[in-house]
Amino acid sequence: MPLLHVDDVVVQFGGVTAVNHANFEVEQGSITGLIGPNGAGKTTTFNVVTGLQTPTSGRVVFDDKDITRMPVHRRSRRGIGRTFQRLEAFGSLTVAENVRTAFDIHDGFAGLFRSVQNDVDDLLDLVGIANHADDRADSIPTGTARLLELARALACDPKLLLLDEPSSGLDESETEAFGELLQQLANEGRTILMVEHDMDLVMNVCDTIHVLDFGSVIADGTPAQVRANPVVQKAYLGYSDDGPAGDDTAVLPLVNEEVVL
Ligand SMILES: Nc1ncnc2c1ncn2[C@@H]1O[C@H](COP(=O)(O)OP(=O)(O)OP(=O)(O)O)[C@@H](O)[C@H]1O
Repeated sequence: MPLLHVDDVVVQFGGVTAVNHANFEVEQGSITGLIGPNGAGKTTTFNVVTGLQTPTSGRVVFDDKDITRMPVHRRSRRGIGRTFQRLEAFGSLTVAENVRTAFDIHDGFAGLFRSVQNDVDDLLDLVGIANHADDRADSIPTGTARLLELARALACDPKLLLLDEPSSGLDESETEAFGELLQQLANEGRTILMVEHDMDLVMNVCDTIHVLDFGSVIADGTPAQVRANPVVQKAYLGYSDDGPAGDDTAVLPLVNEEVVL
């Protein structure tokens, strides 16, 4: 049984069809990539899953329950967490205070009766930014701020974590460490759905990838299957190069070791 099922979802903005009968599933404990060219509908799909966007039609089923009409805060309580493309931390609070605030909001009334200091410290350690605990959030580098966003999302103990372009602003070694952290989270039982343009990261950490183009899922599969799929190549590059049979390195050509998107 998948943890998430996006079932025939359509989102229209006036004459623009942002999501067009999208169908895909996310397996429990997996790292799943949602990729596609600019404007393919990835962020709109995230908004449908988290409740920021009501679909024109279709359903979202999470943990065996239809959540299509459920408000955002109830989805969060049921275990859906998210980070945003744009950084959302409170700039005038310290890094630790930002995480503490996330715990406080999640815990609500029950939080009045427990200290979250150890949990905050543990989370900052987990994502590797404990040395920035007392820095103001508006003074930290972008890469650190991305990790702070992740820590704030984890403070709500999500079963399903949606990450929107999490590696943006990270350098190569930070991205590599981030990939290892995602694998650690998945090994501990979190399920991760990620929109990401860094194809090295996607190909290295995802178990499954769904490819969106013009709002529709045009391919699903393992990283190797997706790389080898001529339909995906055509969507990204405008042409398909089948290459030698069985040679999955012949597709999604690399320029300066990055896939051309
Ligand atoms: N609120 C809106 N009103 C009108 N059109 C919108 C709105 N939000 C998104 N769109 C359009 O819907 C389409 C899908 O946008 P979306 O942001 O979901 O794509 P994306 O795959 O996340 O793109 P990117 O990779 O550039 O972030 C685009 O054509 C976009 O212009």
